Amino acid sequence: MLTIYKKGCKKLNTEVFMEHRKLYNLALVLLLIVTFVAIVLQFFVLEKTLLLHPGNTDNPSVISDQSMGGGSVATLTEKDGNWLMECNVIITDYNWPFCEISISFFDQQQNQAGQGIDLSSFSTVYLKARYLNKGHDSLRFQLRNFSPDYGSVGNQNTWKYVGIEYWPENATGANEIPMESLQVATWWIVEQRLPIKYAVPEFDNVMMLELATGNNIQPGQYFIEVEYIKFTGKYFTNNQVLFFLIFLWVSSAICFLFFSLKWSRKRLNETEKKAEDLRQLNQLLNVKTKELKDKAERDPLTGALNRAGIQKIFTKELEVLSLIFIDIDHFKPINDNYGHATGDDILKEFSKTISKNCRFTDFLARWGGEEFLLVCPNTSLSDAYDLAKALRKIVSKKIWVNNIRLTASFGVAQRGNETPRAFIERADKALYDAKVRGRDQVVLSEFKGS
Ligand SMILES: Nc1nc2c(ncn2[C@@H]2O[C@H](COP(=O)(O)OP(=O)(O)OP(=O)(O)O)[C@@H](O)[C@H]2O)c(=O)[nH]1
Repeated sequence: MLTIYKKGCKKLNTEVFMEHRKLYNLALVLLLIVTFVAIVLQFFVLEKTLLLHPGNTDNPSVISDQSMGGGSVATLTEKDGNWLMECNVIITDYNWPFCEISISFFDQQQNQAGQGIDLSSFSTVYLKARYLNKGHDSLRFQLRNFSPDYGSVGNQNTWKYVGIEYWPENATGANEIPMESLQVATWWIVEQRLPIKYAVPEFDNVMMLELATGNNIQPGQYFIEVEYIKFTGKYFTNNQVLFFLIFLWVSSAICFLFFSLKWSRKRLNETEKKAEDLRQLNQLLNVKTKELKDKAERDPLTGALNRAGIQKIFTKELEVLSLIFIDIDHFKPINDNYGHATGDDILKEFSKTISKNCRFTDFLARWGGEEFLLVCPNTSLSDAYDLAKALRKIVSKKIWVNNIRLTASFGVAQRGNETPRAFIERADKALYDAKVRGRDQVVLSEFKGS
């Protein structure tokens, strides 16, 4: 079916294109907003904290080198809301004297599960701890991570030591320690005879946190005050946010490409369909134009050319052109005796008979009522004369509808140096002469002009 695209009936391609463009622009703005918000949230809002201090941490324990056969003595009390560890370092045969505060993250009753806490999303630990009575001694901060890959739940020596030894702040400030600066203790790797791949710090299952005296602690009495241990970090790592944003942009780009391709294809199909419709419409118009042209140049009853249709033959520059003017004799009585419809039938049949018996290159026109003009290009006067005689014979011998017998009169002329009008009038005059001479005959008209 032919579809004509009109504004209001169907959206134009340009309108659809503008809509899609608006959609793309909106999507782009949304993406930019999401990206901006994600970055702001990541860097300024979504901070998480794990604070350990006497107010919220139950029963930290205190250990000394006595557990290893040493002689140091450690006690832990709470004072002014802080933990206070008193450590009496005594040198014995054990070479690494120490005291430490230990905070467990696993359930002491159900330790079989080996379930600690995940500190891997924290990036920094703040330690507010100091020696009260000595100026320059170091502290060891270490986390004990457990994994069945390298340890066993029941043996704490197999829990990975990840820590750092540092010089604590003397005054009120806290030490800020990036988690990435914590290292796996080399002695532990060596002692456990583990492959080097386990020398990577891990914080995904921390069973225990320890704050201990430094490695080179000298004999004597020490007071270590711990106000808090604070872990800070993001809910999401920067990499996670980065991956999220990359995923968002890449998937949006893929969607954009996919829909662009789809819409382009759709537009192409629509354009092709439109072109096809226009082509069909054009064809129809051509047929219609031809039809109208035909109608304008043809006699509707007989199908022969009419006066307008035959005119153009005279404008052609033909060297030899002859004309046979034909008029059915006594046609009026046929109408009167047999009716107008029979008269029409005879006119149709007459036209057909003449056409059938002349050359393909000749043109038959109905000049008026029962008058016909046969224009014969490239035909000499004598040939036209012969043709007219032959036609006269055919007409007179033929039995027409209702067994009617007919005769016709013929006026023949060849174009001389004259206007078409004068040429036709000359042939008409010859026809008139044929009528006057008694009808059913052919009369020639010689050109007498210069
Ligand atoms: N049936 C029919 N008759 C037509 C048509 N056009 C003209 N006529 C008739 O043709 C007849 C022509 O008559 P006339 O001009 O007197 O000529 P005629 O009777 O043929 O006599 P001659 O030509 O002198 O031999 C008239 O009766 C017209 O009504 C037509 O389209 N159909």
